[in-house]
Amino acid sequence: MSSDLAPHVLVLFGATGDLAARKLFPGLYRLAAAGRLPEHFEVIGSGRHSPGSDDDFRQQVREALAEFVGDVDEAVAGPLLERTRFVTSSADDGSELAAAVAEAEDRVLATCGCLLGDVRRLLYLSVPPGAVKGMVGMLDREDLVARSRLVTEKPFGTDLATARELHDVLATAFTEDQVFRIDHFLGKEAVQNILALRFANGLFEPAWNRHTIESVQIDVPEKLTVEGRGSFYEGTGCLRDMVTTHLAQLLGFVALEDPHAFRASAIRAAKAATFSAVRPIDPERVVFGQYDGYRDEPDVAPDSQVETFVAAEVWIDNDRWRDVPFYLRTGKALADGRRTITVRFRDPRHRWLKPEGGGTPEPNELVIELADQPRIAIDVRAKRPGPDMALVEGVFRLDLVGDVPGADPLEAYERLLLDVMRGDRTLFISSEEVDRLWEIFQPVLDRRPPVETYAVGSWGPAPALELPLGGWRLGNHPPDRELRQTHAGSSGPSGTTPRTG
Ligand SMILES: NC(=O)C1=CN([C@@H]2O[C@H](COP(=O)(O)OP(=O)(O)OC[C@H]3O[C@@H](n4cnc5c(N)ncnc54)[C@H](OP(=O)(O)O)[C@@H]3O)[C@@H](O)[C@H]2O)C=CC1
Ligand SMILES: O=C1O[C@H](COP(=O)(O)O)[C@@H](O)[C@H](O)[C@H]1O
Repeated sequence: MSSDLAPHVLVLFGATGDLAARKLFPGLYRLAAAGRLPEHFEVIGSGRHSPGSDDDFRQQVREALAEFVGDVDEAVAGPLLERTRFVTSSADDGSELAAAVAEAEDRVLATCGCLLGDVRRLLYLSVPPGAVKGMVGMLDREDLVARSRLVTEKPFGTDLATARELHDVLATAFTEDQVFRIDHFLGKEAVQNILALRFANGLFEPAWNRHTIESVQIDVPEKLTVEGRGSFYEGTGCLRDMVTTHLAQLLGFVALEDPHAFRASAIRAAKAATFSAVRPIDPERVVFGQYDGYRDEPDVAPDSQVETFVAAEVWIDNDRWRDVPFYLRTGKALADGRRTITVRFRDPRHRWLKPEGGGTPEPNELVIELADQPRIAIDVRAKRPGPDMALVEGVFRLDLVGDVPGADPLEAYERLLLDVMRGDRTLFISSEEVDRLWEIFQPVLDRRPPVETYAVGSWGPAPALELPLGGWRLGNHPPDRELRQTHAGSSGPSGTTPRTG
């Protein structure tokens, strides 16, 4: 375990839930395996219903680790679980929890040689949004706010009014700098790499504007269906689940003005400036879809009008991006599972160079794959070696893990949990951003587009396919098929590869 972090008591509310099993305990395990947890810490899982004894809870966590981490090292899991306990709590009664936190702090104090004032509390609210208000009240009543950092999960309200209510609720007990609003997309290595790519490369930054870029696509299709989360989806829908959160944050990073530093105040200010220039979305330029069969999912109304797919056109009214459309697309039960940003460049106008088969050359595209194995690809035109002056299209590729010496990628929740313990809010969302994003999407909430059915395994409803200037890259582009094959494991050395297929 690492010693440069303050001693911690971590309390995970919703510890028997889906997020805890899939991401939070695996995140803690990975941090433990990498020696990145504090030297002195205790973990308390909490919820209204007890899974049984501490050992029963540990067994439940062990099973989650086996499922979501895979090859679990007992030398890591054993000591982590030894320091993990379960205690019930609810909005109405937190007395048992308060006693458990005090006992955990005593155990930490017995070994750390530090003072109580040095022991931090990390309170993670992995509970349904409706539970947050009551839980904050309970934490305040039980005196658990001091020395705490509070992590809250999306969705941050369901519109501007409810987001402000949520903000007021949090502010009744916590100062703003204690609150860490998490969007796990910002914890993805590849998303942070957007900033490195842009601001550390003289090749890109001067070209990152409307003079050079024709359009940008932020495309996050998912193959999975709502997978048993019907009740959550009925209350949330794709716009709130994915677009106002993850895709909007990706937009913020792609379109960001130079923040001049990688620290919370700078990144937040730059993102706020960008979001303030985003034009409220025109509902006429939004397509909602629902996959065929969604209404048969458990806990879904037989006449549900909830969208499982969204495609939207977004404009940013500032000097850099005026007249450059940004297209956002995401949905469940689509043809592929990807997180792809495509920056399409304007044509250089040197039309005397022609592709082999004649016609117009394909546009240059910078393709950023935000996968767990992130990649960057750039479509370029080159001369086909041979007797004629004919263009051929090639791809420059960079595998951001395989090709980078010393790569040590962190999974998104692993990274963000670490940042909370470090007290670093750079990759967390401010309440101003949340407000502005709801303002931007309010016209779509007020005038919801009709929901169009689409087939499972397709790329969404027909009107969405026609939304972007020049069409979507995913699902259409031959090099994209090639990139997908490489993703499947046949990775070769990086460099330019002639386009096939
Ligand atoms: N699952 C995912 O992939 C993602 C989830 N999220 C967010 O994370 C949060 C948790 O989601 P998820 O784990 O999927 O949800 P689950 O429904 O699986 O789990 C919720 C947990 O919260 C507890 N809980 C439920 N109601 C209350 C309540 N009124 N008061 C206190 N505790 C309560 C439950 O335990 P008990 O009944 O014992 O109290 C349960 O363990 C949500 O805000 C969700 O939007 C965000 C990103 C992805
Ligand atoms: O927050 C959410 O994100 C997941 C997609 O996240 P990823 O890291 O697996 O790409 C999405 O499936 C889920 O509906 C949403 O709540």
